[in-house]
Amino acid sequence: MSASVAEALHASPARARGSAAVEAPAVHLALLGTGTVGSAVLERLSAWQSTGFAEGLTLAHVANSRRSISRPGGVALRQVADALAASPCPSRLDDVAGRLGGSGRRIVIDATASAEVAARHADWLQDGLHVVTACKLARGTGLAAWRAVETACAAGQTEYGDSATVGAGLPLLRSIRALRAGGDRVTAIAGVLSGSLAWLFNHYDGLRPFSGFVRQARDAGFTEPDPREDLSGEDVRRKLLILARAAGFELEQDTVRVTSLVPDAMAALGRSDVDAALPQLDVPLRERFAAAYKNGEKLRFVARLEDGAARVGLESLPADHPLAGGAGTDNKVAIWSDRYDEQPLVIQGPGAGAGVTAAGMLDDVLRIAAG
Ligand SMILES: NC(=O)C1=CN([C@@H]2O[C@H](COP(=O)(O)OP(=O)(O)OC[C@H]3O[C@@H](n4cnc5c(N)ncnc54)[C@H](O)[C@@H]3O)[C@@H](O)[C@H]2O)C=CC1
Ligand SMILES: N[C@@H](CC=O)C(=O)O
Repeated sequence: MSASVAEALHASPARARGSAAVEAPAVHLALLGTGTVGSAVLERLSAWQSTGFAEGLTLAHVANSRRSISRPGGVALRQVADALAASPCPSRLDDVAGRLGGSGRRIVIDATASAEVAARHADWLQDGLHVVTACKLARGTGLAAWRAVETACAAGQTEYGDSATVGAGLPLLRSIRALRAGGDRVTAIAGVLSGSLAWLFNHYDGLRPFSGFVRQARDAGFTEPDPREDLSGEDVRRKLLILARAAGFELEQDTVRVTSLVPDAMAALGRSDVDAALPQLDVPLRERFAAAYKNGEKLRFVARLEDGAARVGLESLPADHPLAGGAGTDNKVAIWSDRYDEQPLVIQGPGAGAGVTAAGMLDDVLRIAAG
């Protein structure tokens, strides 16, 4: 495609409707991260070119950890990988706001797993840039960072699109917020919050090595860039904190009791040594599987918030337990509130994967763009 994103995205909807173009409010986007999730964001934006969804959106800046490209009129969507590879411009977080221009709505889309990027969210929000993120590090770690985002949104009159941080965009956060907006207290949450761990325990058969399944989940794009983030329960801790805080429980991260699947020796390794060490998981997981199997039970990695206390870990559940169901990367989350007191509200669906995550992020972009 040789047309710029701006040309394509602005012209197509009007052409499709066969009507004169209507001036759409300008919305400038910066995409940080072009890995598993960021690439899917680009693909979805490309697929929108012949629809009205992207009307008014201009992707003005794209960066990975090394390089960046900026085009005030819009980056050519299908040429991003080549353009980045050829770009002489380094990737600098200090440049992002300037590359988005000074007028219209400006949205930073964070598709990285970078703590350095997450640490910028509050500053951008305070400075009038909206942020849409799949990264849990700003809202799912220290309580001070969570509060900084809240305060910055209020100060900058900006929005934080965090739908994709839990359940890869499943309507979890928005349901909890809707319940509270309707006057309910959320009293408890229990569920499978990790798509990769759901996939692992839906596929692991106790016969083939667990490490092989971990590699498959990683190669399918379900795990974090470092799969120990998932296996240690840290990713689930962050998700539970995000849900709990949205539900009104302002928990500090160390109050969540997390039981890790990662042996100490593997936890201590550098990232490049992790793959070779994955077989360290095989014997302990085979033993856990065999014990559960003997009792007719299934292993599920469960997060619970009950009586204001939070915990995360592997549980052996009766095969007919509601949380033992599901397939693939399904997250399954039960939410109890004043109105869902005896029977919880249950939300289930794919909880990891580039496509659903990118879709959840772009839902937030469209909502913010619409004002
Ligand atoms: N894979 C999944 O199913 C889901 C992932 N997420 C989250 O999405 C985020 C991204 O995950 P992946 O795409 O799997 O990671 P990835 O490792 O495939 O890609 C990360 C990208 O971020 C870039 N990056 C790193 N530091 C940067 C910086 N300072 N400036 C600009 N770019 C930078 C890297 O160059 C790379 O392009 C993570 O926070 C993850 O937790 C959330 C929901 C589901
Ligand atoms: N690694 C995560 C991806 C989404 O947040 C998971 O497995 O759920």
